[in-house]
Amino acid sequence: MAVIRADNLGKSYGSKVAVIDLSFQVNPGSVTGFLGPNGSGKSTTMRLMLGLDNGSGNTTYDGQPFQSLNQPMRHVGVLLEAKPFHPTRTARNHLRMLAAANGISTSRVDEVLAMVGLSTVSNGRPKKFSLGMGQRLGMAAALLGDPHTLILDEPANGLDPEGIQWLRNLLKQLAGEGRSVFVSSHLLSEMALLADQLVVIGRGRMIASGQVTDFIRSSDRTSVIVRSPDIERLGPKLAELGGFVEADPEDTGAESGLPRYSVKRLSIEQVGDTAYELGVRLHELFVREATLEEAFLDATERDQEFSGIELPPELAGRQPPSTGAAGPPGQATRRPYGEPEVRPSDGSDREPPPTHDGDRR
Ligand SMILES: Nc1ncnc2c1ncn2[C@@H]1O[C@H](COP(=O)(O)OP(=O)(O)OP(=O)(O)O)[C@@H](O)[C@H]1O
Repeated sequence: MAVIRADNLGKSYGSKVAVIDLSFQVNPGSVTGFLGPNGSGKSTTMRLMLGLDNGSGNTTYDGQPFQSLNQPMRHVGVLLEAKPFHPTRTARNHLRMLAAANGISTSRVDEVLAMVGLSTVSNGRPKKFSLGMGQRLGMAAALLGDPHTLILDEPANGLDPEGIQWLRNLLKQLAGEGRSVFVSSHLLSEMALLADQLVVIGRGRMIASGQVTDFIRSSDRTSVIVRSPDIERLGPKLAELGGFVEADPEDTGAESGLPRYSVKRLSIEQVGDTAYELGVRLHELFVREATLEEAFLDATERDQEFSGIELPPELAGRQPPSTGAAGPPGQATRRPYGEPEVRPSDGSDREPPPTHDGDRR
């Protein structure tokens, strides 16, 4: 099963730089999600990985470039956005032709048609297929050679909810068999269910790579929630340790008279241990994780090439934490106990995004 290694990929279209010095690895046995805002260079990267675009850098599949793979369909299954279906050939004949050209047994054609749920329409012409059926046929072509590696650009495009669930189960199963699956998608909630690893880019550059769980934890929207009758003692100590403590913006106060506080930049273990060391009582302690969508929007907000889309208010224009003087809870709700440790170096009042796996700019 193949490791994909992409090294220093780069591509410009005239003066437009699409991808810059992008390096990452995709490991067998996992689904690696490829995320980035519109126009960030995902499709260009995938084409570079397959030698379909002229650019810099190189990509290897277990040490071999795509061009030197013998019978590449047996090694790497590919689904790109543009699907080269013949206008009059039936779906089955399209796959038979691909199989014949790549030394694959034609008996595999009916297998993959069944895998993608197109057996009953296999004599139909792709030009009459819906977008979702076209995606399924594209998946059938990608799977034809039973490859150990899959590179899929937006495979969920046009699929209905049942189709998306089918695709998720299929990709997880393929990864579970030890294959390397590299997949781009705009459906972040779906990616959260599907991917184990992420590569996140913005304006053609690496923003983050690593485990999905680490990416979410590194988001400033992930916080440790604490409720304590001794918050006046605990809060300043957490701030001293680098935590950013404020009244929990989501606290409705419905459960008890004691307010909840939100602690960012410290782990739940650090908060719990600090409370223990101070002899401070805790009535509640849990982690409220960001969603993948929130973490993604935070990580890429400076890299949106096309910002015409209005984000919902809760995801847009996040205010930086107040730098005002610290005060005890009750007197200055939603004010920090201490200054955030990390300050922007450019003099702006925006916090720098959290680093992740050392890959952040
Ligand atoms: N053939 C081309 N000629 C000129 N510019 C191009 C070409 N293909 C892509 N670009 C530009 O390169 C950048 C990256 O495009 P790319 O399609 O790789 O992004 P993407 O992340 O796949 O976008 P999307 O999510 O919208 O599909 C964009 O600014 C795009 O306009």
